[in-house]
Order: sequence, then C-alpha cells, then structure tokens
Amino acid sequence: MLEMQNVSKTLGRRKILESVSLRLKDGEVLCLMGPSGLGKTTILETACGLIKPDRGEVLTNSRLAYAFQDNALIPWQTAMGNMVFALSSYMDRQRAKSESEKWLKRLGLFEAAALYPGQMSGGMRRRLNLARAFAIKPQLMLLDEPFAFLDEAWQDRLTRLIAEFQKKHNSSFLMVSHQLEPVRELGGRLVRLHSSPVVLAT
Ligand SMILES: Nc1ncnc2c1ncn2[C@@H]1O[C@H](COP(=O)(O)OP(=O)(O)OP(=O)(O)O)[C@@H](O)[C@H]1O
Repeated sequence: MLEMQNVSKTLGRRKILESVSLRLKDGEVLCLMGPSGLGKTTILETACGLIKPDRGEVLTNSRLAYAFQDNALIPWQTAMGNMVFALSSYMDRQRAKSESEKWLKRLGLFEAAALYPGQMSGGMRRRLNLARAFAIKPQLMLLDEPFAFLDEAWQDRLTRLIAEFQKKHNSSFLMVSHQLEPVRELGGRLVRLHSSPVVLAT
C-alpha cells in the first residue's frame, strides 16, 4: 500500500513536483510514463523516503524494495555478495545465502554468482538489481525502468515473474517504464506525465 497526498518538491531551483497524489492498493500495478527529466524517479524516491517532500504526506505500511535506475550495486562485492549484504538486514546469514542462490537462479545469474558488477553485462547487472529487490519479498516494489537493458526474452520472463510474485504475495508495484507491452500484460494502470512541474491525482 502506498499513498502520496499533495506532495510537492523543489530540487535545486526547479519545482519538480507540484501536487502529486497517488494511491496504490495491495496487489496493484501502476506504471508512470513520460518524457525524460520530468520527475518520475523523483516520485519513486519520495515514495520510499529517500527524498523528503517540501509539502504533503507519504504513507506506507509496507516492507518495500527499490530497484534503482542505475542499479546501485556494490562494485567491490560479487553478485552473491551484493545479494547477501542486502538480505542480511532481513534474515540470518544462512537463509540470506540460500535465498540469494534461489533468486540468482531465477534471474539466470547462478553461474555469475562469483562475478563482480564490473565483470557483468548491462543486462546482467539489471537482473542482479532485480534479483536483490525480489529476494527481500517486499509488499511494495518500486521499479525504475526494470525492462531497460533486458533482451526480449528476459523482458517476457520478468513480466511473468512480476505477475507470479504479485499473485503469490499480493504485493503492489509502482514502476517507471517506457515499455507499454509488459504493463498491458500485467493489467496495470498506466499514468502518463506530460508537463513540468508534475501535477498528478490518481
Ligand atoms: N538532487 C537533485 N538536485 C537538483 N536537481 C535534481 C536532483 N535530482 C534530480 N534533479 C532534477 O530533477 C528533474 C527530474 O529528475 P528525475 O530523475 O526525477 O526525472 P525522470 O522523469 O525520472 O527522468 P528519466 O526518464 O530521464 O530518468 C531533472 O531535471 C533532474 O535534473
């Protein structure tokens, strides 16, 4: 569950969000689309508390995970190390390792477990970022361009994975994406942002 009420935010000298109200129920998928630089990532960062709104309120009672647009992987940790580091806040080390193995396998990275991010392709890094987010088993998932860098086969697999996860855990997904097809397949709500600053009520 996520609720943003009349959120406004100025970054530097520019007002990015004017009045953003957004409601996402458990099990819902909402996708934000729109031109580059408008404020889509700023909405996600505000939703998870990385950015504090100047005005308005953000309410969430969910365990959340954020798959960042730039992946935000730890460069000096292997794929497995990145997973275990993130999961250790939620479970003991042994379980963190077994969950990490499971999710690395699901995202096609089991053979890459000992590689460092710098040794991986863009698509592999994206899948590692996603594996880490899924493994936390969030009730609310924030995904910033999850399909970027993925080939068609992986875009399809990720769409199926989101659908299965949503069904099993009743998790909600707030995502930014330029790809229409996966969002349609997921039966998600699509919101197009047009102008700056962003005014939104959905
Ligand atoms: N910390 C910051 N200080 C000043 N300006 C910022 C900061 N972070 C982001 N911005 C600006 O806020 C605007 C919105 O950025 P944001 O990343 O939210 O856009 P976006 O819609 O996600 O773009 P894209 O589709 O290219 O990722 C941009 O003009 C960006 O330069």
